[in-house]
Amino acid sequence: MTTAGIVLEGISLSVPLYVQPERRARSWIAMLTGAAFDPPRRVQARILDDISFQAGEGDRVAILGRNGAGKSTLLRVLNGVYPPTAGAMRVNGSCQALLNMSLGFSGEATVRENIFLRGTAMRLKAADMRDKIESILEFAGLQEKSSHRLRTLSSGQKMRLGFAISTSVQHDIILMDEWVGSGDSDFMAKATARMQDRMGGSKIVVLASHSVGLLRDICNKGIVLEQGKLVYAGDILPALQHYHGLMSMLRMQDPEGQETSSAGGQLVYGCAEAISFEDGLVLVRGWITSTNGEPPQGLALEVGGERYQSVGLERNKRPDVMRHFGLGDPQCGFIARFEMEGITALSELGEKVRVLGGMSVERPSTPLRVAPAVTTALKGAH
Ligand SMILES: Nc1ncnc2c1ncn2[C@@H]1O[C@H](COP(=O)(O)OP(=O)(O)OP(=O)(O)O)[C@@H](O)[C@H]1O
Repeated sequence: MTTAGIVLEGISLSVPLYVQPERRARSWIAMLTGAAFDPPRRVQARILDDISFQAGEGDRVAILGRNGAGKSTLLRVLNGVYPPTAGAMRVNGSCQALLNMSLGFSGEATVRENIFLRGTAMRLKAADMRDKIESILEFAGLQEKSSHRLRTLSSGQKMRLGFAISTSVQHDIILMDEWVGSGDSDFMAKATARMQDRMGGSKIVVLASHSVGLLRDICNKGIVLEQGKLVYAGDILPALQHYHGLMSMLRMQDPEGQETSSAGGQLVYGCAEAISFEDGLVLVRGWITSTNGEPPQGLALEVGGERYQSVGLERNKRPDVMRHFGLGDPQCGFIARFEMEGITALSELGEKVRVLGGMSVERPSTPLRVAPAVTTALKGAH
């Protein structure tokens, strides 16, 4: 039996880029001449620079960094999609990458044929794939569609098929990029259970995500990337602190970027821990903070696609959360009240409830994690 392990020593990756020199034409003729005789210049861009780290059996490694820091690229290097242009890399053990759910699919082939195609891309034997076909179709809920062409499937159905094939086999190492499911709630519940099972059964997990809470819950190690360079590698708590520090430094340098990023929903995180119905209002309790430690002001509840802004946001001290995440915001706890016309009991909310947070009151857009207690309360209410 192989001992799973990952060793990266001074890995760099340079890629050719074609950059179009800026055109400053004063007339249409000059612009056309420029387009014809001013071709793009080829330059080398170093998108990963001298990365070293190790992971052994039992390690769950978080890759942290802002947009464009190089997280997905590093996962692709680990998966062998991009051979590094410098440095040495050893990956021992079978590797499953959940990076691109539609990898190896052909729109013209049938669903059944695509299962074989994807299996080949995953280096699985045809005989092994044949045994798995029925269970894959069943997991994806596509038995009826097995002989339909893939291009006739909806994007959600394709995602389900890709997920069902990718996770049909247990591997030693799982490489995962930000996994945002787009299936319906029944499929998401099944998919989450399978992911937990696969992650539990694999020897090493490497996970890139902006969801700090998720990384804190799953990972024991963390690496922080900035502009393709490794700025920290070690235990998860110091790695998260490093990431918070880096983000707040970057935001101080670029206060305008702060608004854009928070509007983009990357910098707010937290958890909705409990939900109840009291005195005609829906109450959500939990905690919320931002990567620079400033208290987010916006909270909303999304029920069946409708958004409700909070009508009262009370803050409270959460030393337990501060200790757990190494946060500097003592008032990160909250109780948010929502007035929802026509709702007289929790049972009328349904199960598709999201809690959204944001820096400004007007546009909360980042989904908070929803604790199992909330899901159970909503389910139990039916
Ligand atoms: N094949 C490529 N050719 C040129 N540049 C690339 C290529 N792949 C990635 N890049 C660049 O490398 C940088 C890192 O990209 P990457 O997708 O790894 O970032 P990331 O940290 O995963 O970002 P995000 O959080 O937004 O997903 C970006 O600036 C991107 O434009």
